[in-house]
Amino acid sequence: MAAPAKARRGLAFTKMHGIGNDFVLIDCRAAPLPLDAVAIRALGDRHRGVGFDQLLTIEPARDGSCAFAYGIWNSDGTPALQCGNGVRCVAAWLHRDGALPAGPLRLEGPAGPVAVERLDDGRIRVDMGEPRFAPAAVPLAVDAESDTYLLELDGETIALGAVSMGNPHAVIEVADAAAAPVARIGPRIAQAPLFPRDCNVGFAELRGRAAIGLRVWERGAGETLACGSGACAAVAVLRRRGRVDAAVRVTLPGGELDIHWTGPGASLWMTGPTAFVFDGELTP
Ligand SMILES: N[C@@H](CCC[C@H](N)C(=O)O)C(=O)O
Repeated sequence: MAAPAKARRGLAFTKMHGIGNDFVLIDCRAAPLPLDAVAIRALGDRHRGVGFDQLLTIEPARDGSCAFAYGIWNSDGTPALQCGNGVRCVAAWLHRDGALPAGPLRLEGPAGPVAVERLDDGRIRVDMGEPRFAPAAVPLAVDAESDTYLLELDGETIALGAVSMGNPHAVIEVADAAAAPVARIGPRIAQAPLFPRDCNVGFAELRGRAAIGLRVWERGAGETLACGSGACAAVAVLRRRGRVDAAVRVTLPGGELDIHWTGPGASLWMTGPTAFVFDGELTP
């Protein structure tokens, strides 16, 4: 005899990841997220909670040109404006739910609309919009825009590029990403007065005109196995300096992303995989 079906009492969620950048996704199309910043932080705890780098919500769109909206919270409970790996997971979740048609679909993110498309090989391609380098857009506390800014940290001068992919990024070129002092200087650069709203900090190793290695210290989450918007930011900064071609493969600790940006005036595209881990239910 089959066991009686358990009554569902809790809040359903799905655990997913995009090349190791992991997420809890919650369907909020029928009811708003019943969790505040304290509860999100507790849920994000890898020992006492479910654990994630970001929590993502799927919501009804307010912008009539978009099919759905999504929200993003870092594991420390702070809201975020963009999440490249996350938006691919939202698209894959919508595909599993039968809500992603063939062809592109517009989603309303906290930083504005993005277009997503599922490719025949299952990867998701995202139009991340045009990288914005203007200091006010990042935001960055400087008087004039440049492709390199100098930051003094304990007598050390750090040269960095800065760009908004919807969220703020600093990008530092390093000789060896594996040996980069991500945990030591990542959080200090992220919180430097130069970045009034903090930033995500990428350490990018140029491996040729079409390949870079990258590690990222994420605002609100620490070092992650991958940061999608960080990969976009690294290519944008290096392309602006003329160091890479339009198509670049970015290798992060958790896997690879393909980024394509022809240059100013054009959208930057990100393509990469997603994975479902498990479905769960949060009981009160
Ligand atoms: N993991 C993300 C970025 C998430 C948000 C970021 N930590 C912020 O606060 O801006 C990605 O894949 O882009």
